[in-house]
Amino acid sequence: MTSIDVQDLTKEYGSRRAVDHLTFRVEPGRVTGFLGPNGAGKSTTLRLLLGLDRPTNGTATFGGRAYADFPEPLRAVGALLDAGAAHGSRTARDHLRVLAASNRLPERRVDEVLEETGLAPVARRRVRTYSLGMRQRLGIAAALLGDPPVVLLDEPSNGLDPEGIVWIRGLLRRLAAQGRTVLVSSHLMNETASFADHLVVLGRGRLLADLPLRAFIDTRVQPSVRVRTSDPAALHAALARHGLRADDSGDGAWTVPHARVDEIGRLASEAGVPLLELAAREGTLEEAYLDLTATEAEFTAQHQEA
Ligand SMILES: Nc1ncnc2c1ncn2[C@@H]1O[C@H](COP(=O)(O)OP(=O)(O)OP(=O)(O)O)[C@@H](O)[C@H]1O
Repeated sequence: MTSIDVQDLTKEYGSRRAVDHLTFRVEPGRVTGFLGPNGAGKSTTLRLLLGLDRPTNGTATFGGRAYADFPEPLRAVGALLDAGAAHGSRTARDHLRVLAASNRLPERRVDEVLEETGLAPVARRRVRTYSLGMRQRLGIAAALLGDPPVVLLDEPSNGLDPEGIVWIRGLLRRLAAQGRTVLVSSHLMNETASFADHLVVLGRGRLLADLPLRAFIDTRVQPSVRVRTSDPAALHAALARHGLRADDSGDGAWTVPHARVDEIGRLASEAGVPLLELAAREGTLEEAYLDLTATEAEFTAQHQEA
């Protein structure tokens, strides 16, 4: 199993530090979401991993080896960075055949990845006639060609229609279940929450978080419970006896912060409070992410003022 190891990675463009002493490891067998605001350094990190840029300091390796040291890199690492990378005048099939030949991959892999990405029926069309979503699928097909243990995808849902988005979600889950190391950058929080097990979050080139998706959400967003009752006074009294409160949701319901649904259900039942609605409100990745980036912005502002 091949992990991705980023060690003290730094990249400066003139006086601008795009990646700043970054250290993290991406483990096999799970999908890791790679998040961060615009300009946080995600693409730069991916480029450094793929040897498309040279680090100012530090290393970025796959199972301890740099990308440039793999004689047939497509067999080791599959990557989608730029969906526009294929020659427009070639057919998708020819594009993949050239890639396969240069990595000594059997031609049957071309047909397999065309099937896997749903491009088989259009494989003999020139790439210039492809929509953005089709190009994206072709980039993913190229990434999977060498059956690599590591897959890096930069914004893979870009341009995909709803069916494509469901497909990519399933694909990422399958790749991880097969034991591969899967790193996926995205700006779409709902999307990331639907496929990621783990998160690595960057801010201004630095590591802000490296933890499981659920833990990331739970540490930043408190769960709450939505309750509707025909007897608010009884609900308030029962909650108060347990040190809880209910805030008016504004639509006839109440929100109990810092609470779990089973706790409120039991408590209402014991107190004989009639319930018309009871629902858990778990935090979302978007809320947790915005909380983290807001904290980060506040911290930066304070430091700049100091
Ligand atoms: N070739 C380059 N020359 C100069 N500066 C660069 C270069 N590439 C990136 N940068 C700068 O490095 C910083 C990080 O950029 P990067 O593209 O890695 O961020 P990102 O997290 O991928 O952002 P986005 O979410 O917008 O894609 C930015 O400030 C960017 O302007």
